[in-house]
Amino acid sequence: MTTDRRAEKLAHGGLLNLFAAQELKARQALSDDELALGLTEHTDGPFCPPAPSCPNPPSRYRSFGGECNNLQSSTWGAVHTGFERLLPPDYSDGIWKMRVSSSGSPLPSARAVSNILVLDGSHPSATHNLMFMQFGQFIAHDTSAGTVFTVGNGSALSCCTPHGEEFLPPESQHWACAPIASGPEDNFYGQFRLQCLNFVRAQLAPASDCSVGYAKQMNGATHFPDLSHLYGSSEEKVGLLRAPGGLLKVFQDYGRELPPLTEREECLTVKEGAACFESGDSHGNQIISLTVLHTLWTREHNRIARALSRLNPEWDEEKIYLEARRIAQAEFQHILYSEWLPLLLGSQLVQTFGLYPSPGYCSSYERQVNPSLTAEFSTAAMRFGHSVVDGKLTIPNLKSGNVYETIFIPEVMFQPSRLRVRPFLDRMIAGLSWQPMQTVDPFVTEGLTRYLFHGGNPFGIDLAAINIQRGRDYGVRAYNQYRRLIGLEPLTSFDQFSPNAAQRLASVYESPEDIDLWVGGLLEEPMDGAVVGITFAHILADQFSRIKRGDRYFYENGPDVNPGAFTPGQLAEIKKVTLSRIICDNKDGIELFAQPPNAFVRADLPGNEPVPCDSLIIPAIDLSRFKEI
Ligand code: HEM
Ligand SMILES: [Ca+2]
Repeated sequence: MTTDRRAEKLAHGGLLNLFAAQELKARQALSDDELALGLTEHTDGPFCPPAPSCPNPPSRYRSFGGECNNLQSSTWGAVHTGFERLLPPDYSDGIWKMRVSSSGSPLPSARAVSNILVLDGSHPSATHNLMFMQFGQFIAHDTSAGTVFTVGNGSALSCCTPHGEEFLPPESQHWACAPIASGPEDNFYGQFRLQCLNFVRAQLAPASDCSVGYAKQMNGATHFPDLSHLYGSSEEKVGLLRAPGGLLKVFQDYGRELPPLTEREECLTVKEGAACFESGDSHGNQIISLTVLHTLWTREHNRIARALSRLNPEWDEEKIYLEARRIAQAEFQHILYSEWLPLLLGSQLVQTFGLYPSPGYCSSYERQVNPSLTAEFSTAAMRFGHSVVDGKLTIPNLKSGNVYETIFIPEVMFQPSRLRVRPFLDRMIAGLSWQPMQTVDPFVTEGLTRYLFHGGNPFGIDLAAINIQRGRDYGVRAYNQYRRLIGLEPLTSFDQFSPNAAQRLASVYESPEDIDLWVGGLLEEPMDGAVVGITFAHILADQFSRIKRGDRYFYENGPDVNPGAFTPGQLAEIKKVTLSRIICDNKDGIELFAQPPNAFVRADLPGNEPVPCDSLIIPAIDLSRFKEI
């Protein structure tokens, strides 16, 4: 949900332009081809988003909202702009109506697909740990945040009767409703007589050139990996999270620094002593292991800021804040490209797509590359992550070596209060490095598919069904179309999948041409050395390539393109940083003193055993390089 007034205005504009497209199509002034290919003469939509005013000369720092990155197209990658796409959308009316099957009949309900194809089951990864999963969600929240329509006062829309027994009658349903049907035979929801799962469509963004065309969904995050979910992407949010001295606000919990407490009623626990934290994106409490990363990065900003103010006593707090932010953003990008992506995609693809860091400055910037996220990345490929979540978090007691507690994940969604328990953060970090993540396959924990955000209720929502419906909401094409796009043969028979999957697929879909992208992607075998199958791998590699090539402020870019370029010496320091270093420098150090060299690989794997935090195997960044001379 958006609460931002500027976003509301833009979303309203996006809708006006959509109505205009519908009207033009009805008058046959816009053909289906023009719509699909975006080749319209109608650049005169009723709403034109105001162009940002960019500073001249360009700022040394990224803007908070991501605008003014590209000098020619100043809104590329900015918050509240639309998702782009790899292929033209599949809307049944060419404009916004949701996809139908290849024969023209309705697609199977997203819940029916989830119920039959997405099962619970434990398949631990032999190599990757849960920190890899958790960092993935952290990247996702930095770059992607769909926002759904709300009613005027910002409250959520309901598309079902109060207990979900049935759909609201069409005349009382909001036009942004697309509730998901669940049949009486449903394995889980059937027993609760739940036949309607609420689903609200995503808000739209107006095109920056004011053109009228098919619906483009709005991204509520800056598309760049720039820690916008930590710092905020508007002046107001940034201001709310800042503290004097160039620091980020913290909640001092008896000497331990946690993210600041929020006034928003976001968390489920209201007991005395309960905590609920603020973050740049207001989603930091979604699961406690995510809040752990917000905590570490908040502390990292403050650690850098304090060092900078010691080194450069003449700097004012504005300068300290912006420089600390610039360094933390660079560290984050470096970890993403040097450590996380090779483990996601395998070295071959990372090489092919030019994603590895260079020895010095890189020369990958291309001003004609639009960095914006694609609908396919956000609704399907990057949601591979939902398959790697484990339903349980194992928290060790590092003193005794025993398991301290095992938590069913819905118990720590929007309930981050355990972070106030003194040794919890240290224990959780260790747990995330020891516990394997799950493999990418059609198995998703029921903590996400049955009990998501259940609060005190006997059932929650189904994230798998939501992913499928969200793909249709965004007009993402069927799986086969993306196979064609990357040069593979389309699948012509369900039998080309494993026998078990084939039978399940055939029981829900009419044709292999109808399979939803998220489902098809999860059914693929992982590529060699990668976590995901070939189709997701290409969608992901394409995206991470474009948010590198299309980012003028990319940390490795030299002064020829980047107004905020680091010196070669500073860049070399940044490239020493690993996630293990960030953990070592920002843990509580109450029970945790050692860290595996690779924070994303299981700590029980030979060669990745934890080493003391002061070991040279986990190099430290020398911030004295950032003393102004
Ligand atoms: C840890 C537990 C997680 C929970 C409870 C969770 C929950 C959710 C929810 C509720 C949504 C919004 C669904 C919608 O309305 O469309 C979502 C979206 C998403 N999730 Fe997760 N997720 C988790 C982990 C992950 C991981 C590990 C990744 C990636 C590695 C990931 C990637 C994404 C992406 C890319 C989106 C789309 C974001 C957007 O544009 O709105 N999630 N998740
Ligand atoms: Ca961002």
